[in-house]
Amino acid sequence: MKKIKVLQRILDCGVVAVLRGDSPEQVVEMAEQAIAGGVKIIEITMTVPNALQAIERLSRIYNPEAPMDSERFAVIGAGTVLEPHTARMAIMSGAQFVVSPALNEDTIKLCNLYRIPVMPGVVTISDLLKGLELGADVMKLFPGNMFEPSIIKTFKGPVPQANLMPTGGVSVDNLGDWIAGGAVAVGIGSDLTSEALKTGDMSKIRDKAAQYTEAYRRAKGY
Ligand SMILES: O=C(O)C(=O)C[C@H](O)[C@H](O)COP(=O)(O)O
Repeated sequence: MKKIKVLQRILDCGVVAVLRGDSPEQVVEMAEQAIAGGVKIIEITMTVPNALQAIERLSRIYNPEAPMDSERFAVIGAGTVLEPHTARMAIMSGAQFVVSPALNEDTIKLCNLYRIPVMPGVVTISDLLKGLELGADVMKLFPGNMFEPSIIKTFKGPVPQANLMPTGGVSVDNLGDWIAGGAVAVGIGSDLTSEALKTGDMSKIRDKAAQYTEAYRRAKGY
């Protein structure tokens, strides 16, 4: 799928599930629950043992080109990508986008070579400018919980062309503040999955995802 279309779908959906677990089977189940709850942009983190198997499996089940309201629609990507070798393997396994906790120049270049949207982690204006120079379209503001949502406006003062996706500490309660503050999307991790992992009841991810879907709709005024 063309890079511009993948990016458009990520931005249209606006909520990215950052999934961390103990096995590919577990994160596939987490992803299925998140998707059933309406969170259809799925980031499988590379800290999951054999994470690429989960990307392969999910890429066979879901279609990023399906209509956005269809059950088959979801966009599967890779997270916690620290260097270009992992990025390449994730792309070969079917990852439609790559997310990194930091800004690694070679990872961005590799993703650009294959025309895969890449979202490097940024903390400072210098990181942000470097990311833009290297051609990253969306920057992950990480750790988002180091900041208040007003940081987006502060960053966009001198760099209005920046697209920022806060990740880390995002919750159902503060999602609206981030979106109102100018974030183009948000990444959600532990808050989506912690209850399910604690209780073993994976359907709690679907319920939580539905809350995020609703909070995002409200924030956008849909
Ligand atoms: O590995 C990455 O690239 C990350 O995205 C780091 C964190 O797992 C997310 O930032 C989720 O943070 P929480 O929502 O606070 O759990």
